[in-house]
Amino acid sequence: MDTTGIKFVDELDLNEKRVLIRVDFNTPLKDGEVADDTRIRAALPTIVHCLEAGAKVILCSHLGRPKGKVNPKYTMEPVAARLAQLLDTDTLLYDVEVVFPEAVVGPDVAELIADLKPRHQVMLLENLRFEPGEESGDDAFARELAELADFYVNDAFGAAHRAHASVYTINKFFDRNHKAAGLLMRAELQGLGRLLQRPEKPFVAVVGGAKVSDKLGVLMSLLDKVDEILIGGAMAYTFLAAQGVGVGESLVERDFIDQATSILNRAKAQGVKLRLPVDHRVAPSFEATEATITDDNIVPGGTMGLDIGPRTAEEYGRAIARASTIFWNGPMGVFEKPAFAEGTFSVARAMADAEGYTVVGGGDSLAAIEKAGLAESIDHVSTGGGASLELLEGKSLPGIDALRANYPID
Ligand SMILES: Nc1ncnc2c1ncn2[C@@H]1O[C@H](COP(=O)(O)OP(=O)(O)OP(=O)(O)O)[C@@H](O)[C@H]1O
Ligand SMILES: O=C(O)[C@H](O)COP(=O)(O)O
Repeated sequence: MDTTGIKFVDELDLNEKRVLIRVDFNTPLKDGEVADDTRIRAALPTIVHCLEAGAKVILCSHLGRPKGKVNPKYTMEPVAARLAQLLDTDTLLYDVEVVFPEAVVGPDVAELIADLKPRHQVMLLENLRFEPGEESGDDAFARELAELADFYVNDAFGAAHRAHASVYTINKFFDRNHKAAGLLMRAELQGLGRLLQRPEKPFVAVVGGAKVSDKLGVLMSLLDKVDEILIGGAMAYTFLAAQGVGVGESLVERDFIDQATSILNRAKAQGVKLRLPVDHRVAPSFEATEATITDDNIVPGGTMGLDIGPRTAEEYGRAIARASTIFWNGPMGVFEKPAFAEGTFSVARAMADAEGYTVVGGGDSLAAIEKAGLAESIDHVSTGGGASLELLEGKSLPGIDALRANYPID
């Protein structure tokens, strides 16, 4: 990934300065608490760096999709609580308080920032998406945010594909010496960059998840880069249907069968091996608690394919073990339910055991890796879902481009 014209946070002199850090704290919540704190932990190096540099740290993020309206369901309060715990347990800092102003911008926020104690306090603003100007990339809202700080740091890799006010427009209000990418952003660009710049061959991509339609772009661009694509999850059934294989009641995106056919044809023409499940775990419905394993790639009528079968898992595991570079996005089945989780966990184990360079991207595959306790064995675990896919598709990301010196922001 080209980082020409981009400064990184460790090149800035932040002592006693106000620094606004855009983070991606869009984390799943359960019963009013953060259910997975991966994204918060991933932002700690930048936060700690800025605190140690003597800055007044102001963090901002979106959470969910509240669509420009205040909605208590999406308050950042539980995130502030989890952040306070993590600053205490996962860093060498002590006594760092998290200040939560219950507002995004405004005079009260500015006043609290004036009193913020460098090194001992961090502020986390309320959900940016409570403001209609955030998603529309509004100039006036971006200016209000910018006025809260002397420096702007973007560490929100997961949101870098959005041209929103806090990610994109805000860059207008800081010159090249007052804006920078954070340390997570740097790790993501390096980690994913290795897949784009001359990856070691064989390069295998494992793609699963719910929708072919969401991943058509990335599948097409992967065809130009990889030697093998292993397909699992619900999207496998659209491909099998395209080949005329019986898929029973499995989820199939009928409108995308033609596109699936052209991916199959292109793979063949380009000499890319595209593997589809050779057996499945099936059940009459999502509610089922037990799976039946099929003899072959046919899903019997009256049942749905809800996970790859053991022979497929073994075949995919062997392909992963042979590869020098492996990228994985999307679960192999309905892994949230124990009866249909084995395919995803076996891919997770194969990734962890692989000798090649391994990268996992996407919320659900990451959750599976975390659940299996294998994250430490993966070379790069990306915090970006859509952002990592768009980067791999070769698209430029507005949140990264806008950090470049003299980049024209409309
Ligand atoms: N065979 C299947 N039938 C129905 N649903 C499935 C099947 N296999 C996987 N899924 C569902 O797909 C969902 C994940 O799909 P998605 O495309 O969102 O994955 P992802 O790219 O890892 O996630 P994210 O978009 O959060 O980054 C999971 O909730 C899983 O239960
Ligand atoms: O979870 C993500 O992929 C990012 O936080 C972006 O969220 P969004 O898809 O709601 O813009």
